[in-house]
Amino acid sequence: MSSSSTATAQIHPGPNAAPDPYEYQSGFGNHFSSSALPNALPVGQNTPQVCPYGLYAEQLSGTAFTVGRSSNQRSWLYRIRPSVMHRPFSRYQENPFVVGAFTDQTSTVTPAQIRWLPFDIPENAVDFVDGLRTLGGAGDPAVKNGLAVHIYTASRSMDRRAFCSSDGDMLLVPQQGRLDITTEFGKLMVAPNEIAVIQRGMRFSVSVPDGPSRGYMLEVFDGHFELPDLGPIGANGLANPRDFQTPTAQYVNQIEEWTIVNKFQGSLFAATQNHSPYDVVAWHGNYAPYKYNLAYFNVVGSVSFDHIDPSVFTVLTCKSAHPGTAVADFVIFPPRFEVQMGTFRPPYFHRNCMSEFMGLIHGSYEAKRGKFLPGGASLHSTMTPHGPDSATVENAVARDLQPGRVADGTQAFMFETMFQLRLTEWAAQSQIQDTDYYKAWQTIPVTFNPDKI
Ligand SMILES: O=C(O)Cc1cc(O)ccc1O
Ligand SMILES: [Fe+2]
Repeated sequence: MSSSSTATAQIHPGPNAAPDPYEYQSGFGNHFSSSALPNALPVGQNTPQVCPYGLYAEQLSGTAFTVGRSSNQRSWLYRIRPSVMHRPFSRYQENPFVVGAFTDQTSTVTPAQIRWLPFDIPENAVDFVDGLRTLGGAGDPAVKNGLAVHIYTASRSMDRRAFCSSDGDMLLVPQQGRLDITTEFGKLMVAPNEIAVIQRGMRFSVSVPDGPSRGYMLEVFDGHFELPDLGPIGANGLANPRDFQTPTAQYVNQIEEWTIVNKFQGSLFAATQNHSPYDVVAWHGNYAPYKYNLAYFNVVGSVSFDHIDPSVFTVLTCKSAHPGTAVADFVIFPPRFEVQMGTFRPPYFHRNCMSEFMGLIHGSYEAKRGKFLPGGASLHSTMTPHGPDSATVENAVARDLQPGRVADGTQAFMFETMFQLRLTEWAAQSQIQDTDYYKAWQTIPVTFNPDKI
């Protein structure tokens, strides 16, 4: 936290926040269209008898056909070969750490505060598929209810294999190393402090241009991410729609052996095929992957007194059927001014009916002086007490409340969910946990004095 150089600090990152070689279409949830060859999209219809260039039309549905128009999502892909041209699926045995259903009693359940030290990136060459580890989750994708939290690590690029999830939409939060992602819709370069959303069913391959890479992944088994309503904030602010970027069509026409790894009801399956799945020459629709740079988040907060609930930092929300209650909110704790007077400024002590999974992209988090480190994580489950650690408290009650900067150079985030999470066996092992986490709060000074108000 510092109050220096605020007058001259450049607050907005400008156009070069994260240089990126690819072209995008801008907007959130638009009906996009993109063509890698001139006039490859059929005009005025989706399924002509023969599509331009002899392509095949294939629809990818993100919602039931019958969902109301305002939330209906689908895209039409015009491809060299329909994606059904693959050989039979069989179980993929190489990565047993991806877990799907969280209903069995073998998962670990605990109301304890949990902190994980930064997750190791394996030294042997693993790609995104084999480096994926499920940390925990709730519910069951078979009944489209719940979510999973995963950690991904990769030390090499995926080689002629693609991944997709039939179980839900995935929100990727890179923490170390850029992800160069090829999708059926085109390419996305996603750097730390950017996020990407790749929806249910979309095939993608991850390359790691910076070598060993790590990040977080949230998978929601129902619904889609949307921008939160702004209410009294007005028409602008938080994540603005035009800062979301969706890829442009690119295709290859390659006959070579490819493997499609499909996450299906929590297990991995693989099927081979004799061609690249990235043969989509043109596409149109509103069901498409996107990325967003967190530096463009327009922060709103208290400019008078008191600590505002972190819902004001919601980047994306996946709504549940209960009004105002999310399957998951993706919330960030971005650099900003803090000016509240007469206020205990750090995140308050609380017990929440929602569960809070947090990660750190870089820097240090405003509520924790201890070992909450980039690439690590914490979980404060439903009604589990938590709040700032002792050192943060001591500073907060004693400090001079000048206007200042909070979280400069840092970016923490939270997946906040209405569900209660169960941990996988992998996540519950003590070697990767900070078993001393509870000590963070044990030395909070007791300052009660009935004689002094
Ligand atoms: O627990 C946390 O650190 C996250 C959090 C931050 C905040 O500013 C208010 C509530 C909250 O849960
Ligand atoms: Fe919290």
